[in-house]
Amino acid sequence: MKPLDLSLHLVTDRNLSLGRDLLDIVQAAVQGGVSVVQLREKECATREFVELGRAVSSLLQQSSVPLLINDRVDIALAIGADGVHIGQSDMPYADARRLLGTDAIIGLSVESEAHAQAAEILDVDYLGLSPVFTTPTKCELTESLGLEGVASIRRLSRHRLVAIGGIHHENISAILKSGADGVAVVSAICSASDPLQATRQLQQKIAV
Ligand SMILES: Cc1ncc(COP(=O)(O)OP(=O)(O)O)c(N)n1
Ligand SMILES: Cc1ncsc1CCOP(=O)(O)O
Ligand SMILES: [Mg+2]
Repeated sequence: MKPLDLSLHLVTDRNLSLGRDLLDIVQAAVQGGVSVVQLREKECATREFVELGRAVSSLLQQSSVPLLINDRVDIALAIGADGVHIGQSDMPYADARRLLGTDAIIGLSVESEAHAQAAEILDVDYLGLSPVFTTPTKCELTESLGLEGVASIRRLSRHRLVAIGGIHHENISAILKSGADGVAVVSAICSASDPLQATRQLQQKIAV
């Protein structure tokens, strides 16, 4: 199996996509070089989520980019997605793994060193460090990890690390230098005036 490229995740949000079709944003992001797409639609009814998931999945068939579903293990199972991203209040990792199987990609959010320490015994595919910087996209999170938090978790964790929260092309290098293996963005792509160029700009910072 090809190793999982965690370098650049598009995390979707139709509400932040300036009225554009989500499929067009995903297409542009894939063309621009994202390595993972996470479908994160917090206000989507189940039926619509299944339909949207199938549409994104079929778009991604022409690429090698895996599709992860945010929160919803049931949707991932229904549409045969590559995996899920779950957080500290979502379905426990062990249950998600049991339902999805050993080949599924499962990412887990950690918001503190204690969360990261607790994840040492889990065979997650990556940890989502959340949030690295404060962001209006998810304003219920109060404390941000900062670059120092990324570095501390790097020192204690055996897992691959994906940073999220307030990430744009100008802070990517510092985040990667602090020990992250990749980054995940919502607004830097979904709200960009040109999502293709924005993705290329992010990918260029990663590739150096
Ligand atoms: C890559 C990545 N990291 C963290 C998160 C946040 O997940 P969670 O804590 O479950 O919060 P919601 O995204 O569900 O609001 C993520 N989605 N992706
Ligand atoms: C889903 C999520 N989890 C932690 S921060 C965040 C939102 C990141 O959005 P943005 O890339 O626009 O700051
Ligand atoms: Mg969640």
